[in-house]
Amino acid sequence: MASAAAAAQCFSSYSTPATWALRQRGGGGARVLQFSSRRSFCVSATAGGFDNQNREYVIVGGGNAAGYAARTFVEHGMADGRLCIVSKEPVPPYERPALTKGYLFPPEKKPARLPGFHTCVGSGGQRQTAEWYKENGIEVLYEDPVVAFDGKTQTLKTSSGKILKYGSLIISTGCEASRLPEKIGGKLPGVHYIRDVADADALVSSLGSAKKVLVIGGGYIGMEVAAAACGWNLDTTIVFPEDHIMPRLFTPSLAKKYEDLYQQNGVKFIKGALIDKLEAGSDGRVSSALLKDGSVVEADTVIVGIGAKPVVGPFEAVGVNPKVGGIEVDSLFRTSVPGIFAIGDVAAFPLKMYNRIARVEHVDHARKSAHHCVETLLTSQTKAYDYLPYFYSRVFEYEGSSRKVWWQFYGDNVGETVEVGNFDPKIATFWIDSDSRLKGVFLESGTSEEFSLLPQLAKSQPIVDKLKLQSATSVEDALEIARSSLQSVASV
Ligand SMILES: Cc1cc2nc3c(=O)[nH]c(=O)nc-3n(C[C@H](O)[C@H](O)[C@H](O)COP(=O)(O)OP(=O)(O)OC[C@H]3O[C@@H](n4cnc5c(N)ncnc54)[C@H](O)[C@@H]3O)c2cc1C
Ligand SMILES: NC(=O)c1ccc[n+]([C@@H]2O[C@H](COP(=O)([O-])OP(=O)(O)OC[C@H]3O[C@@H](n4cnc5c(N)ncnc54)[C@H](O)[C@@H]3O)[C@@H](O)[C@H]2O)c1
Ligand SMILES: O=C1O[C@H]([C@@H](O)CO)C(O)=C1O
Repeated sequence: MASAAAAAQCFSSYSTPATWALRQRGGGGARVLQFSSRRSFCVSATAGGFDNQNREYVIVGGGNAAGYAARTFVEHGMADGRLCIVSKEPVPPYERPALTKGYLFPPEKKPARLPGFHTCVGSGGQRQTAEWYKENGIEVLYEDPVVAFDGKTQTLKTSSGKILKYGSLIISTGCEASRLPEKIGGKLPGVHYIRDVADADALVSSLGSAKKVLVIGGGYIGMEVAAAACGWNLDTTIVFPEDHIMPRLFTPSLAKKYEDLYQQNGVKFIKGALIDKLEAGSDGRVSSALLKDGSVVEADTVIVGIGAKPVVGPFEAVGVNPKVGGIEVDSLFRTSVPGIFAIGDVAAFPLKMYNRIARVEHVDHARKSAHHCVETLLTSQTKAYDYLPYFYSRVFEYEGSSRKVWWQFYGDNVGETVEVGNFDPKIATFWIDSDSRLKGVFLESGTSEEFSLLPQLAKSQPIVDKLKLQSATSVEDALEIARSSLQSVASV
């Protein structure tokens, strides 16, 4: 280890490795080297640590994408003494999805805890603990978020006052939870948001003494946290403005099936409703929610899951996409500023197969964008990122649950739908456009072989016989009909 760390190197900050001028210098001692020109950047480091302001590669944000990016740096032998991760959190990158799944199991049902789910275990990779970063010569600055950025001088300032000069910069600041305004009770004790481990710990602590739980928002967080509350046998209500849950993805009919299942587990729904105010009891803790229609819902614990916003600050000057928010990048994750990249939730990237700019707030993209970006940075790869959207959720997974729920979706949820099955135990939904092309496919409780068919279908978008699909007698039958339509693509 630390061979690179023992040397000083010069390289072009704006170029890809093909044009790098990497120079080893003798002496091995720590020296701060001069910048020879605007375009070249020098770093000096000693074995065991970085000793000056200069960093060759800096990743800002220590979340899901950062963990996978670090792995790719290591795979290329380019991490040791060269890579610095600046993190707001006190722990190394972890698989954020666990926070509303295994993390929220009640204490007697073996909840997931760190270091169990550090990246990259969620995709079957190595568990990268704090030790792993040390062993691989990666500097991680914990609990020291970047607060200022100067693109001209290529410097970052952290909250503790550190000034870091970077050669190449990867922005992976992710999203933050949208909040209810303080003036309507959005900050009362007992009101929770969930984005990081500290948030999840606070929620677990509230669930331990909760009696009535109110979940605000019927999206991913709402569905996952409401199901988790069932595991604690808590009186649980979900309130949201739309007429069905998961409006971003589910059709009304698919949503109804999940709503029925939640109701069988005792969850109550209040649809088409907005919060007017969260009220505090005499102890100052949240005690109820007043809805816009004047009705009142009692609750001692409130979880707000009303969406997330990309964290672009302090990098606004790099270029924010006006439509979808986030830092705009090209198909190689390069921003408009040479040497600066953005990945994960915060990146507004060309979603090639649908010819639109998108931000994807799901972990599969965080992992793949990180890998693709670092490959681009470290090799001569120029292949455009060609992402197939993939979302999933798992709920009611805790031991003793009467029914585990596990669904996956691939593609685009556009066009008309055909739906088959009703938790028997499977459900499948197919999205088909006006040219009879299969655009998106959803499957609940498939086998691994069935799940593996979904990306093939969504990627190749075969022409399907809608009437035949509608006449399918089971989910298995429908999947076979869809599978056979792949031959039409193969034969074109
Ligand atoms: C509770 C929860 C459950 C989820 N479950 C699923 C799921 O089941 N399936 C799925 O596909 N997706 C899921 N997601 C979404 C998935 O976790 C995200 O898409 C993924 O984490 C994005 O990775 P990222 O690195 O872009 O952002 P993040 O993982 O959010 O990491 C960003 C990091 O940057 C840090 N940061 C922000 N600003 C600064 C700064 N100025 N300086 C330094 N650090 C900074 C943040 O503190 C954070 O650590 C879930 C998200 C949440 C919140
Ligand atoms: N399985 C997964 O992929 C998964 C799981 C958890 C979280 N996440 C990610 O975490 C982030 C946050 O998730 P989320 O569930 O908060 O977002 P979401 O966008 O999935 O759902 C937000 C929900 O809140 C509702 N809403 C919006 N404004 C509201 C308001 N003022 N009052 C009441 N309801 C309101 C929306 O209509 C929607 O139903 C997202 O990026 C999401 O992708 C993903
Ligand atoms: O992708 C994921 O990673 C975590 C967990 O599998 C890590 O062990 C989780 O719950 C996911 O859905």
